[in-house]
Amino acid sequence: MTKEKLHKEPKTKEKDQTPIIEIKDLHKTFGKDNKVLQGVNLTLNKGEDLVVLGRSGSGKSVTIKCIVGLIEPDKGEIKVFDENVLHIPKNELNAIRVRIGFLFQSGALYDSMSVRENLAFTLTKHQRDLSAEEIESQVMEALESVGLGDAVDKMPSELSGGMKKRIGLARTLILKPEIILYDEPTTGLDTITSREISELILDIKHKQKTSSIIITHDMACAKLTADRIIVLKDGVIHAEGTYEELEKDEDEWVRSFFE
Ligand SMILES: Nc1ncnc2c1ncn2[C@@H]1O[C@H](COP(=O)(O)OP(=O)(O)OP(=O)(O)O)[C@@H](O)[C@H]1O
Repeated sequence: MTKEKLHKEPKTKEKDQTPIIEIKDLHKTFGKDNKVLQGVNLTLNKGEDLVVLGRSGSGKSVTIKCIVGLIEPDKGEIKVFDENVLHIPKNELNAIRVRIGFLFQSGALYDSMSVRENLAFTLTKHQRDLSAEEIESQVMEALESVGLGDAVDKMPSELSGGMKKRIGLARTLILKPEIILYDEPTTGLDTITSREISELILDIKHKQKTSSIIITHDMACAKLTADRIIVLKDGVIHAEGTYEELEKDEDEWVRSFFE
């Protein structure tokens, strides 16, 4: 339902309502007048998968980049794990960042490295004192959690698009994040592979107890993964609700995403 018409908290499939990310009144303008975010308010609750919808260029990626400090907002507040991340020293921000996994739209692997080396590289960048056995066991655990244990010796050029996405996800999971930010995880994949990735996102949430923000244009992905959906328009959250609520929203513009 549209924000103006919200009389009560939207229903969610999850019961836990402890906020893990809280964004208040976020503003970001690029250049002189590209006002992308004009007062975004958003809460991600613990254990929740929150889907963000919005037309191209509506500021979905900018919003999640602000969360991890890749873009600095002009105004507003962002709390992650109850810490105000916009005004804390770099070392404290880094300690929070390692608890957040970010699966980029173009989550490219290093072409010259095998799958094992790609994952080990990420792991050892963050945890320097691991033995070779520990590295191997964590690499395998991450690969097995995306169903690709047997791809460990492959080079990226030998992988399909769907496999690359899974390996990218394994690379995110190897750091055992509590929050995962997915930026268009199924883009460029066929319907069946997209569904497999969406199912994997759901599986990760249940098995690893992660909380996630998922930016997507893929409504099948939204339907499968979303506990709650928010829709960005004109720099603010225009509508919020479950998939079932929003697909029959009174606002035609909101409904148009579901057709
Ligand atoms: N680093 C940047 N410098 C300047 N402008 C930027 C930057 N990042 C994003 N923008 C602008 O902000 C606007 C929103 O971009 P954003 O990537 O958040 O859109 P989006 O909603 O994620 O779109 P899409 O669905 O196409 O990925 C666009 O006009 C974009 O050009």
